[in-house]
Amino acid sequence: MGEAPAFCYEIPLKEFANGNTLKSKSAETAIVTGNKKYVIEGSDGKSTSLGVRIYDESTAQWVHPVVLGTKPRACKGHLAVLLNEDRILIIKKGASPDDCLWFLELDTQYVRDQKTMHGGNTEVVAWSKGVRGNAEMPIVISGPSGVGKGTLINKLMKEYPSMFGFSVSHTTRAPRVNEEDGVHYHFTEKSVMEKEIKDGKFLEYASVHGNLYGTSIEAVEVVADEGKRCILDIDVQGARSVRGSPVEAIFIFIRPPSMEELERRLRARGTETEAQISKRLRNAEAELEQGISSGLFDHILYNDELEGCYQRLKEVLGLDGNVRAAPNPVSRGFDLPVVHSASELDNQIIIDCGTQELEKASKNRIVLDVSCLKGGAPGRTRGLDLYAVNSFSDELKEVR
Ligand SMILES: Nc1nc2c(ncn2[C@@H]2O[C@H](COP(=O)(O)OP(=O)(O)O)[C@@H](O)[C@H]2O)c(=O)[nH]1
Ligand SMILES: Nc1ncnc2c1ncn2[C@@H]1O[C@H](COP(=O)(O)OP(=O)(O)O)[C@@H](O)[C@H]1O
Repeated sequence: MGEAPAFCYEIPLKEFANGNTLKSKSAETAIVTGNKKYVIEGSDGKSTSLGVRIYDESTAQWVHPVVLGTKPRACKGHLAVLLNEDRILIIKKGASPDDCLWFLELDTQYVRDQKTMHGGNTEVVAWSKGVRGNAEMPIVISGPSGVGKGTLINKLMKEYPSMFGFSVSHTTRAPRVNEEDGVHYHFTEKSVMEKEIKDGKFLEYASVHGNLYGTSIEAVEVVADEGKRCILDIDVQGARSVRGSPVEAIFIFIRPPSMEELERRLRARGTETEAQISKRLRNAEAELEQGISSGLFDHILYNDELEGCYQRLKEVLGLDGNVRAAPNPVSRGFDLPVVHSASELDNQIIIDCGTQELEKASKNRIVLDVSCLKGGAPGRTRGLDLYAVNSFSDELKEVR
C-alpha cells in the first residue's frame, strides 16, 4: 500500500477558493489527492446511502461522479483514509459488523476501464465492501446447454441452503413455463439491458444462443450480503470476463459424456423448440472446445452419472458430506468508537479509541491491517485484518 495515508475525520466543509459554497452537511469527510478533493457525504437525515462529490481544482468545479457498486448505507459518521492514492478506506460509525468497512475506489484498473467506457471525460468512482479475512470465493459454473448445470446447482442449494446463493442473471430470452421472474432470471428488454450495461451495472455479459445474458453486480452482492457463497451459472465468454475482472472465483466446467447424450438430455427436457435445440447443439461444440482447452477452468467435471458428478462437485468445493454450517458467516467487524487519532505504520491503520467510551477503552487501540488486500470493485475487497490492542498489556487480540 504505498505512502502514509491521509486521514480525515468528519470535517464540515464550508467554502472553496472559487467561491462555490457548499452546504455543509453533517459528518462528511474530504480527502485530497492530486488536484481533486473527494467529499464523502455523511447522513443529512434524508439520504439512505453515503454520497460522493468531487472538487476539481484544475477547473474549479464541483462534479457529481458516476458512482458504481452498491453504496454503503448512511451512518452517524465515518473515518476516511486514503490508501495508495487510488482508494479511500471508509470506517463507518455505529454500523453493523458486516457493514462497517468500505472502499471507495478512485483510480483502480476497474475505475479506469469504466471511465474509458463512459467516454474518458466523466468522473467515475466505485464502491467495494471490505470483508475481513479471505471470504469464500464465488463459484462460476459453465458448460453447454443441457449438460446438467442447473440440476447440479439445484442439488447443491437444496442440500446446503444456508451456504450457497444463486446469482440471478438478467436475460433477454423469453421465460420458460416453469420460470419465475427474479428467481430463475431477471427477464428484461434488450434496450433496457443495453442501457444498464452502459451504466456499468454488470459484472459481465454475453450474447448466447442469440440472446443477451448478464450478471449484474447487484446479483452477486445480494448473495454476499446474505453471508452466502455465490454461484454463477454463466457461459464460457462470461467466465472469461469474470477471470479478467478483480473478482476472484473458482471456475468449474461441466462436460457431457458425449454429444449424443447432450442432445438426448436437451430433447428430454422439452423446453426448447427444434430450431433452438439445433442452435444450442451447434454452439455446444465450440463451448466444449473452449471449456476444455483454454485453461480457463480450475476443474473440469464429467456429468455422466448425476450422483457421481455431484459428489465430485462437492469434493472440489471442499464439502465432505457432513458439513452443514455456512462457511462464510456474515463478516465480522467492529463498532468504531469516538475516534481520537489515527496513524499508519507498515500498512497498519492504528485507531485510538475515544474517552467517551468506558474508562478502560480509552487505553485501547484498534489496528486495521491493510497489507494483504485482494479483489475490489466490482466485488468485495477481501483480506482486511483487525485487532484490538490493549495498551496496559500490549496484548493483541482479535476484535469479534
Ligand atoms: N455470460 C452469461 N451467460 C449466462 C448468464 N446466465 C446464463 N448464462 C448462460 O446462458 C446459456 C443459456 O442459458 P439458458 O437459456 O438458461 O439455457 P440452459 O443453459 O439450456 O438452461 C447457458 O450457457 C448459461 O450458462 C449470464 O448472466 N451471463
Ligand atoms: N447426469 C445426468 N444424467 C441424465 N440426465 C441428466 C443428468 N444431469 C442432468 N440431466 C437432465 O438433463 C436435462 C438438462 O439438465 P439442466 O440441468 O437443465 O442443464 P443445463 O442447466 O446445463 O442446461 C434435465 O432434464 C436434467 O434432468
